Amino acid sequence: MAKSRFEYVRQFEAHDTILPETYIVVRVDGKKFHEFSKHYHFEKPNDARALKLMNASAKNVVLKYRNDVICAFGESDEYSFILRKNSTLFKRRQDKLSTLFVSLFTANYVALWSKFFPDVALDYKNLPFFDSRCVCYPNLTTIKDYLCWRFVDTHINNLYNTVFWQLIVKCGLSPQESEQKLCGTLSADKQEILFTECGINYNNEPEMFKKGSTINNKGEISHIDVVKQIDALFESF
Ligand SMILES: Nc1nc2c(ncn2[C@@H]2O[C@H](COP(=O)(O)OP(=O)(O)OP(=O)(O)O)[C@@H](O)[C@H]2O)c(=O)[nH]1
Ligand SMILES: [Mg+2]
Repeated sequence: MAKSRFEYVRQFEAHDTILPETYIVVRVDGKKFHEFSKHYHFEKPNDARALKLMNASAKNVVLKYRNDVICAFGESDEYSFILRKNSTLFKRRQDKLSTLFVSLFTANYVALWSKFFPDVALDYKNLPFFDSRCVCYPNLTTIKDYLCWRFVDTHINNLYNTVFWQLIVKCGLSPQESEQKLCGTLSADKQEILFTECGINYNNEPEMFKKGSTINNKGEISHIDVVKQIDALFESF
């Protein structure tokens, strides 16, 4: 860059560097996907096309940075990318990590849209965009707990959403009635309501809906029980 008398303003640029030897999570999350999913008529509560599009976009991000990524986990409109603790990607600069991951993810989401929604055109007034953050976890216990947290969250949300929508679709309840019926119920109660009142065995629901999606650093997508497999996921990290 040419020298000029204005160059001193570069001193005002601050860069946050993430602590060395800590696991980094870059989590991207769809902006206002409540509205976005309505606009494009996503199926409720889960749209397999939309989830597969998220997975395909995340897979390309993982493959691009495969030497630094341990694995990625996604559900709904979010994806978490977990980086090795000794990663020096972008000199561990928080702004670079966060912005490059989210823009690569978004670019893939837009580029791959037509593959998963061949009959639905993206319109420029309703484009998908995502926020992103970096969080650092100081040791193996906390990074494992992070991943388990996202997995358990997937299960809790999916069970609730599945019963909530089936009570509306199959039993003709209003959204308010469905919400009231589920108020204060435990996981087992919800599964029972789903079985006896809607004729659906939760165990037979698609694995991707129940367990979210995990991508290893070879880009392989699976729908595993993250809590049960947590040690295996981090075995060589
Ligand atoms: N119908 C349908 N909606 C989905 C699906 N996946 C995600 N969504 C919607 O996306 C929302 C994601 O939740 P949030 O990220 O908390 O909400 P948001 O509207 O994106 O809001 P911000 O993230 O705060 O911008 C869900 O509440 C759903 O409304 C899907 O497969 N089908
Ligand atoms: Mg969102």
